[in-house]
Amino acid sequence: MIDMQGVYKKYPNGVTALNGVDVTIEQGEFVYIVGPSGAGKSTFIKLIFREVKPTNGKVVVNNVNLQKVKEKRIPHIRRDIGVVYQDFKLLPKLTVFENIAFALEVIEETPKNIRRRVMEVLDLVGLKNKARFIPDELSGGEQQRVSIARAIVNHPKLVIADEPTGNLDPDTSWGIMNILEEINARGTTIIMATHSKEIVNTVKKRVIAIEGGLIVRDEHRGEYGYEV
Ligand SMILES: Nc1ncnc2c1ncn2[C@@H]1O[C@H](COP(=O)(O)OP(=O)(O)OP(=O)(O)O)[C@@H](O)[C@H]1O
Repeated sequence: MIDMQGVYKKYPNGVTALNGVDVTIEQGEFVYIVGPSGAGKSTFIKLIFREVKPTNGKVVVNNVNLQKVKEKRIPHIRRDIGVVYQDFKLLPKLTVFENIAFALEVIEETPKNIRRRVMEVLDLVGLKNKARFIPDELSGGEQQRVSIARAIVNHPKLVIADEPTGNLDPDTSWGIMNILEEINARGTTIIMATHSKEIVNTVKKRVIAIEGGLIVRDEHRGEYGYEV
């Protein structure tokens, strides 16, 4: 599903964020990306979504070599990847329903199919009764659930989440983890960057630790491994 070999990323300001990363992630895995601030976690995540381009090395996602892909195909490739951000990134003037439907409208689904699928994902995240609300009328945890619903509405094979619980209190975070685990149990690969020691040490998954732009640890059912 994801294959990175010899990946380097140097930003235009001269900072080297990734310094030779080799990693393979299989379809259906749930992987935490951990490491100190500035280690390169977000850069690693952004490479998968082709938000940044590697300076060097091979990045293959969903059998597509992102080095060789034409710019005009990138929106198409991104449709197979759901993205969840720490700050939700919902469109403030649109309702919950419209925020989620948006991703289906661009691929020209029929209104009937859009309605069915949006209500299906809202049901999965427990927010069917909030379809007509706007983001400001929801709690942080509810907004994150909407953003997860939006991420999966298009049946992506992969969901990448950059600190999805970073803005949420612990109780709300467990709810978000339950939903991500449920999505993973249905076969979707999940890659989640996190600073939450509690989550990583409780909900045991593969742990990839990045420090100074290098993978320094890669463990099946690993621990967070840093003091907080
Ligand atoms: N767009 C950019 N331009 C220049 N430097 C950047 C850019 N994005 C990140 N960096 C630098 O690259 C390094 C890695 O950053 P990255 O955001 O990947 O780390 P991180 O592990 O996600 O950190 P955090 O846990 O604080 O979010 C840092 O030194 C950062 O300052």
